[in-house]
Amino acid sequence: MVDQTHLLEKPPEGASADWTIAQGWDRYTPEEHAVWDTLYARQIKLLPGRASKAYLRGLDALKLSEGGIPHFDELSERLMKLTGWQVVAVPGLVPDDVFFDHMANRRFVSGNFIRRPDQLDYLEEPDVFHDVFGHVPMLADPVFADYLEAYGRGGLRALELGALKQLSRLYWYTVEFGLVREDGDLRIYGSGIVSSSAESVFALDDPSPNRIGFDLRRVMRTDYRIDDFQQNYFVIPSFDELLRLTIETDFAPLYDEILPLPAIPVAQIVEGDEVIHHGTQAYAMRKR
Ligand SMILES: C[C@H](O)[C@H](O)[C@H]1CNc2nc(N)[nH]c(=O)c2N1
Ligand SMILES: N[C@@H](Cc1ccccc1)C(=O)O
Ligand SMILES: [Fe+2]
Repeated sequence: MVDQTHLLEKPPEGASADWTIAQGWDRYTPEEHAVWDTLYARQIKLLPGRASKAYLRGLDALKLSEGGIPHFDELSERLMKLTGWQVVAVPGLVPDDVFFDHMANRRFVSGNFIRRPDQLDYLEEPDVFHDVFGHVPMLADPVFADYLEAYGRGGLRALELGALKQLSRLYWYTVEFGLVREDGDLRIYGSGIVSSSAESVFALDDPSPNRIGFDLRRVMRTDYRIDDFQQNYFVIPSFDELLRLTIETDFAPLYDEILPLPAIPVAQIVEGDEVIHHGTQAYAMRKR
């Protein structure tokens, strides 16, 4: 879960031209593996009944439950068989074009470092727990796998069209913080939610945030916050529908239409919204 904050301009010492580095699995300490295990144990208790079936299936198929930080080569081998995706290590945030290019080629970039034991609940840069536990299970789903590849190509195009911000909002409100309707109930699938114990509960159960039916144009106009729980979640009807909608729509005219329009402030309900839950915003407005 990221924004354009800590970006470097060229690959750091020791990284390849495409910004990838060795995972360095042998260098993880027992304490670092234990951080993974702690986070894993916490989430695995919360996710049944909250996470989407596609996510839970992926988690199972990839055998992330074996204990310790996963070895990217083993993970990639399983993933490759399922959907043709791989996981490659990067030193942290990489430039947008690099990020999109890897994605368009079915390579998911992941941080190789893990948060410290005093950062279990929150950190700003995507670590291996966020990237692998949060993102990779969805990549085992054939439909979502296609969506992310298409998103990578769309990202390269958005850069040319000057619409990075608009397309990034789509990523934020689907890949990072998306909800999906399943058998009539809401489920989480966004990586920022499924990798966070507090937000896994908040996103579904708390009266504070808005929960709004997904609308492409609306989402691409909506600001988001990167420093705390979301004030809006957007609900897709299904992954098939998300893929269909994004792949069949030519975004160029859409960008032309929305680029001149003002952004919709975080938490604002607008005309045309399918309001599933009108949030109280009590959490966002609390005194601190
Ligand atoms: C979607 C948007 O381009 C975003 O800021 C990118 C930039 N670089 C990144 N780099 C890494 N490693 N991980 C990410 O999620 C992103 N996100
Ligand atoms: N259809 C989009 C590309 C895209 C597909 C899927 C997700 C995001 C973007 C475009 O024309 O740019
Ligand atoms: Fe992420």
